[in-house]
Amino acid sequence: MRATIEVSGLRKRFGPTVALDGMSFTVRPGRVTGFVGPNGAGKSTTMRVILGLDAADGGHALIGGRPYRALRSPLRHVGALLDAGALQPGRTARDHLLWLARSQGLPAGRVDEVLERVGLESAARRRAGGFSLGMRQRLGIAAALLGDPPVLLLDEPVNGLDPEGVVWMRGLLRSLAGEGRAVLVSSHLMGELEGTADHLVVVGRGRVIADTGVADLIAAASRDRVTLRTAARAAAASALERAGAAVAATGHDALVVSGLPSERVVAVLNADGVPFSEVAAHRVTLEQAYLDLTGDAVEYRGAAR
Ligand SMILES: Nc1ncnc2c1ncn2[C@@H]1O[C@H](COP(=O)(O)OP(=O)(O)OP(=O)(O)O)[C@@H](O)[C@H]1O
Repeated sequence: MRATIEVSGLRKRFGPTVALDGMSFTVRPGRVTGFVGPNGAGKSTTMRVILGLDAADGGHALIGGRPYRALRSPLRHVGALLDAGALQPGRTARDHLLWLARSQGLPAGRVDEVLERVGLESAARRRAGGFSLGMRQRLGIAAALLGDPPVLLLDEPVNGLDPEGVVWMRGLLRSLAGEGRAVLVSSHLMGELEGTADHLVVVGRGRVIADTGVADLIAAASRDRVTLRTAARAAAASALERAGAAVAATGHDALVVSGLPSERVVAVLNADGVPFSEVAAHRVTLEQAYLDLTGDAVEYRGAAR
C-alpha cells in the first residue's frame, strides 16, 4: 500500500457553518507534515473525514489510494490519535491494547512491542484510568502503532506532555517518518513543529493557505531581514525607517530590520554616519514565519458562520 493521504476538494457544513471549503493537500511518505491553522480552521474535521468519522458533503479523502471505509483491517493501514481520553478507565494499558488487537485481528505479540516503543512497559499492568495525560498520549500512540501502519494521523500529540515527553515525541515522530511512513501531525505549537516537521500544510477557513517545506517557509520569511548591532540604536532606527525599513528592537544594542537587503542597511548607516558593530542575516522562527503568513489575514481566522 502507498503511504499517502490524499485530500481533494473536501467540503463540509455544520448547519450554517462552513467547516471545509475545498480542502486539498497530499501527505507524502517519509516525512512529518505539520497541519496548522487557527482555531476553527477545519483541522479536526479534515482528520475526522479522512478517518471516516464524519462524511464530507463533497470531495474525497484517500489513504493509500482508497477511502477509509474500503480498508480491510484499517489499523494495518492507518493509525490515529484523535482523543487520548477515549479509553475504558478500568482496563489496564495492556488489556486495552489486547482488546484492540483482538478486535482487529492483529497478533497479540504486537502489544508488548508497541508498549515498549512508547515507553509504557513498566505501566502496562496499571489501570489506564489512573494515567496522567502524558501517559494517555503514549497509550494512544501505542494503539495507533498496533497495526504497524504506513500512515499516521495525530491530533495535537504533544498536548499535555512535559518537556521530557515533548522531546521523546519529537524523536518518535522523526523515527516514524524515517521508517518511510506518512505522518500528519496537527499542532498549535510552532516551536514544536520547527524541530519536528519537514513540511507544513497551513489552513484557514476550511481551505489550504500554504503547502510548503518548513525550511523554504523560514527562508522566505527571513529574506530581507537582518540583525543589526549598534550602540546608536535610535539614530540607526530613524535612518533605516526613513529608507523604508521596518525596525524592531530585540536587545539593548540590537535591532531587527525588515524590508531592506543587508547591503542597503550598511549603505544607509554609512551615509548617515551611524556606527554599528555587526550586520547579519536574521533567521526567523517558524512561529514568526507562520504569523507573517496568517497574521495580517483576518479572512483566514475562523470559519464563515
Ligand atoms: N460537530 C460539529 N457541529 C457543529 N459545528 C462543528 C462541528 N465540528 C466542527 N464544527 C465547526 O466547524 C469549524 C471547524 O472546526 P474544526 O474543529 O475542524 O477546526 P480546528 O481547525 O480543528 O480547530 P481547533 O484548532 O480549535 O481544534 C468550526 O467553526 C467548528 O465550530
